[in-house]
Amino acid sequence: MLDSGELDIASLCWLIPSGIAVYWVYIAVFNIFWHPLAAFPGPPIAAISTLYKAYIDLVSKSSFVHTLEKLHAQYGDVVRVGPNEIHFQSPSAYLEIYNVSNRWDKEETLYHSFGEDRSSFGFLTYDEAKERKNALSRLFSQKAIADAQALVLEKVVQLCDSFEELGPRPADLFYAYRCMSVDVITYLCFGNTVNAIEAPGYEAPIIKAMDASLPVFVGFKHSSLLKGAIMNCPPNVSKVVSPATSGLVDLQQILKAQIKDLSKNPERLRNLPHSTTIYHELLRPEAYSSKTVPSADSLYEESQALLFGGADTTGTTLMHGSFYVLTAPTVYRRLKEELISAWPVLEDAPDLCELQKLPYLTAVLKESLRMSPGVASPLPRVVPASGARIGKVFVPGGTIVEMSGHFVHRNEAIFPNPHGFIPDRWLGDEGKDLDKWLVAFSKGPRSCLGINLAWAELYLCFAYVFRKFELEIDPSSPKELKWRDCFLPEYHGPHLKARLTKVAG
Ligand code: HEM
Repeated sequence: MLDSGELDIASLCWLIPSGIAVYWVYIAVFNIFWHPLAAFPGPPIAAISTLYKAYIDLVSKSSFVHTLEKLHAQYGDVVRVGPNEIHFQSPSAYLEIYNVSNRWDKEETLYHSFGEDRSSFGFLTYDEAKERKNALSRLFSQKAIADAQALVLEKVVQLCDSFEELGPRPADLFYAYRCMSVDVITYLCFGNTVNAIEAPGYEAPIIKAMDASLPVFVGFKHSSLLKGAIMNCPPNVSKVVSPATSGLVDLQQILKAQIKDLSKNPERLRNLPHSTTIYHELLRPEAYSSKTVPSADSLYEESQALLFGGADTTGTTLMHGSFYVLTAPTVYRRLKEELISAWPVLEDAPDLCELQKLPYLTAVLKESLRMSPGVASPLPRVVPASGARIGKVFVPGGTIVEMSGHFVHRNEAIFPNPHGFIPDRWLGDEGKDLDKWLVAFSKGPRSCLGINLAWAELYLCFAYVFRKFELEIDPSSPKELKWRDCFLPEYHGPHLKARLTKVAG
């Protein structure tokens, strides 16, 4: 005979799992039939649980943006991709979600997965982000970047010098451009440089570590437990657990020490190599309504956000642009001709403002931004309580809505032959009309803070590399640049490589 204690344990052993199973069935049935989004088309499994997205990201290790292409082909322009989440594909929907009038919050699960919660990128609300972005705008405005172009140019020239030193050996353009953009950010924004360009083969530890950390952040998005465990690891332990990201840990230590020092002793700002670092702006109490400067942790998170926001994105765009120019002889020739005619004597280089007036170079850069998955993922926003009409559908308050710029840039009605690299589409009056569909930097109050810096790097780097060198793609390069959506794109397989021969005069 069983005593009452045994009976309780035995009962609990089946009652608890049965209770959980009934709850899950109820949630599944509710989400499919009675949820406010029940009428939106999409795979039933996505309506049931957010685990659908986790499966795509972590188990099948496919790419969410590429999965979305298939889902839209099957279900139409609006697809329910999670119990409370909708993705749109029509270009007009992009402008309805991301525009200056909408002050919608960013969605927490994604934006707090990077450990940059207290930064211009990571703040969820419009007001918090606005205050931080306002404080930084003096550094990133068009005028500020034009004034600071010499600092950017210094790194571009250093990159060109390193290409010259390679002689007939091919340069790994995937790494090389990233080295340049990391050196620009660390030097311009932090007054600190990691000299990534000088690393042998451009394989700088920081570049490899940032690359290796992309899938780790995807894991963080789906598991706050994993995020907590890794983020709170002491630096020495985390270098042993994950040697691939140790270059990042090293830079984090340098930045943390610098921030601690500057927060305690703001007078040491004078010792930095120039006066246009983020710390010169962010450590001014008068830049804030509370007259209080951000904590050292928040400053550190800001530096991470700028590093990740500004390095890979610019490097990726330069790489995609170079790939397409090198595989299209007519584009290569026309670009060279324009550069030589605007810049006939090598020693007499045009400045940024003059380069910005070159129509073909500008068209090549716009087309590079269109074809490049700078920020690959959809950018989720939370619809305010009153709900919103997006296109033909009404979306209830609290719903997560999103769209990846990829669907605007590859839309055939706006960009005929969308997979072809055709700079001419950006020329003339018709080309001007296309500008509103270039959404690489997103739109609205949460659009890119570093847009002017990015453009400066793109103009200077492209003009200098293609004017100073004859470039020839190395046969080891891939035939196509394939990527996986890890918020930023992740690349596998061989890198784009090119032989660069210095031109005379
Ligand atoms: C070609 C280069 C670049 C591209 C394609 C790009 C693209 C973008 C996009 C699409 C967003 C919106 C992200 C979102 O809504 O979650 C964004 C935001 C941001 N970008 Fe860039 N970016 C580039 C370069 C830079 C640079 C050079 C910096 C600074 C050093 C930078 C800093 C930021 C920051 C701080 C944000 C967050 C703004 C906010 O949330 O309000 N980006 N960028």
